[in-house]
Amino acid sequence: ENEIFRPTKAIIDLSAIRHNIVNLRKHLHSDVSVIAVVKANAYGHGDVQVAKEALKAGATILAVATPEEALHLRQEIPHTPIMILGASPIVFAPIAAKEAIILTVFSEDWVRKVSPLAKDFEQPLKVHIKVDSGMNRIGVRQEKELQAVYDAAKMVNNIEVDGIFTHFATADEENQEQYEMQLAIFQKMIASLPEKPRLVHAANTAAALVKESAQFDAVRFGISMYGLAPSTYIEENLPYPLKEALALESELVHVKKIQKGDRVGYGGTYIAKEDEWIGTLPIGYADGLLRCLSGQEVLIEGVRVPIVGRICMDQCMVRLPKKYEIGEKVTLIGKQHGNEIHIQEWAERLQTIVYEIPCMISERVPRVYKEQ
Ligand SMILES: Cc1ncc(COP(=O)(O)O)c(CNc2conc2O)c1O
Repeated sequence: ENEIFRPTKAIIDLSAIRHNIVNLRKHLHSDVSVIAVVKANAYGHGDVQVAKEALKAGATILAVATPEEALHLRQEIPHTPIMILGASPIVFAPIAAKEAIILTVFSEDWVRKVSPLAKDFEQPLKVHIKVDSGMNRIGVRQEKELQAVYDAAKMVNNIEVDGIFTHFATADEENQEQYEMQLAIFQKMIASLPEKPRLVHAANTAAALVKESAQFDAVRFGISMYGLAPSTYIEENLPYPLKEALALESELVHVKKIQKGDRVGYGGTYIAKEDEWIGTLPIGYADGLLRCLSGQEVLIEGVRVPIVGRICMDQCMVRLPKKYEIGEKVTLIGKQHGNEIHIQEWAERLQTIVYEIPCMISERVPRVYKEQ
């Protein structure tokens, strides 16, 4: 494992992952499975570690976005079903069969092109048919399209239709209109099949938390596994309290007093209004602390202090209320001395959603795991 020298790190609380899943399972009907969505390196939290914790907490399937993510997980987690939620290239089908990776299919042509390869599969390839019930991303949109994909797959003896699923575009909103429409379309599509595939699933976090009608056989649990609410509406309607898993910490590496009128950072954009203490942190935009986060507060001894001046690639400066020692701990996201900086605060400042924040913390920031 590469030793960590720079004090900047993301601390992942695996007990929070467990808490969020154990409570979800209490919330769901007892026969509903949990699919842990660990794509994008588990939304930036570390896919292998989160996946192992999620399985210990009762998840039974892992879901990722790409073939590479599936293979990376398979190397570390030999037996659990891993599902790719997006499109996979035809050439990947034999590898998926060998590695027991479940593929998403939604094209008859794709199935026809895979079928000559199927006779050499080491074991049957499991596929879940994706229904596009209104998000217009990927999936079959008509019953006859569904029938064609289903029949084509059924004709190939080494392809097994193991499931069918859809994805909601607005389950995290108060307005139920599009959700109800998508649910009805999905239910009609399932009913049009000669038999129900083993695993029918539709819910993302929002639907799993607030839409009992969306539970089916399994739910695909992503954002709230990490302790984040997908939207304000869901935050206001949580069936149980979430525990945030990620904290972002660093330390002061330099502290100095500057005089009134002195400038700080590239472009000299920050001008001291009086004699001030300025601290420097070893974290910058190449770590995911985007330049437009200048002005965001960080915690030192539980006190909020602002980032001042332009954020550099690897460093940034903060205005301190007094002199601190080198090595003083700084919390950029998380709790410190009873105060807290939420990921939501960064999302608002960046005019984005909480999903994007942990994903943007770059690989240069080591993920350190703690097990409460
Ligand atoms: C097909 C599918 N299922 C489940 C999930 C999990 O959603 P949740 O994190 O809200 O529980 C996602 C997340 N997909 C994305 C999350 O952000 N952008 C996306 O495309 C998804 O694309």
